Amino acid sequence: MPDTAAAVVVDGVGRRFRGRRGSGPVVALDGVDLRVHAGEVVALCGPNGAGKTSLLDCVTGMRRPDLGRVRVLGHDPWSADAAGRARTGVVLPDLGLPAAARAAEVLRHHAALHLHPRPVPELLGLLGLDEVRDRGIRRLSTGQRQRLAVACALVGRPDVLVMDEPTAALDPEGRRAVLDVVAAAAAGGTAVLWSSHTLADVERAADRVVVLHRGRVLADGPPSEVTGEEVVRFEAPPGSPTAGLLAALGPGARLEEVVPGRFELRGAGAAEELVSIAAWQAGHGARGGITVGRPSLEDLVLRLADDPGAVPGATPVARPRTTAREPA
Ligand SMILES: Nc1ncnc2c1ncn2[C@@H]1O[C@H](COP(=O)(O)OP(=O)(O)OP(=O)(O)O)[C@@H](O)[C@H]1O
Repeated sequence: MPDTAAAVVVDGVGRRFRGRRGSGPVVALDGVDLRVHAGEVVALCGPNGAGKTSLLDCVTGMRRPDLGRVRVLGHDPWSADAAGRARTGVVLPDLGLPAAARAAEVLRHHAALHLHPRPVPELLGLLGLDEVRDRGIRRLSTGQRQRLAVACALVGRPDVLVMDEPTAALDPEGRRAVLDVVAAAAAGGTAVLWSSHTLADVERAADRVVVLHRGRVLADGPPSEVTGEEVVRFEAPPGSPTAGLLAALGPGARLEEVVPGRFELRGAGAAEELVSIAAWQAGHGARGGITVGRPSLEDLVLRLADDPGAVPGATPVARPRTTAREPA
């Protein structure tokens, strides 16, 4: 049964833009499905132009999808009334803060729009804005404005929080402050959907990561699952025959000479095969230099541009130099 109880429901959403004269339309979103539940923090990742902002715009009701359906707290965000929209906190890249007003004034103004707002001094403190509370917006640094925009989005105790690159301009302390305040909101039941290129933040703070590429969801899962399995890397003379090593490995092992002389082993228990690898290396006049690691989200997004198969669950791409031992 389709899960329609989620706070944010995106079903088969498509969005096109008119292309340059003489060229076809730009497909920004191509059949996106997504769920964000109450209390969940979901990060949207993907290269520039992947469709993240287009998707967030459909969720906040700023744009209407050409295809498919979006529901936020059970309603179509495009046609939601003021009360419905007030339940979603939004942080946009251009922030939309009035340049002439003072920081605390802006936050107080946002608070006054809600029935049970959070105390303004509490949010200023949590986001490290105490010292600049009486400073005009135009005199705030970019990072301070970004913190204030997050405070404005949270002051109404939103049920849904949508943020487009909220940590882009923040120093490490600011990133921690924003991630902590967002995590606390999620612990209180807010559903959070947030786009970011700061993949270390995503790995740290997201319950799930959704990887978009060319308007499609390539992967959706906890960060550790999306980045994939452990990889053992080692070296040996280029073209060393691998049949002997494959025979010694456990079922499901996959071995690839990624560039001449550099080998990668993946598959269940890959990290437990170090003795077999060392013995094979010794037999081919090589030794040492074996590393075990898990690809970071950053590695993954970097590889996406030319290889969607880099993401587990994405369309597989043929790897001519890969050899695999059949599962027993
Ligand atoms: N108003 C527009 N007119 C034409 N094309 C657009 C428009 N807005 C976005 N696009 C195109 O739609 C695609 C998706 O853009 P989008 O801004 O959603 O990507 P993004 O993942 O948010 O990128 P970034 O990481 O650079 O912010 C891109 O190819 C972009 O050029």
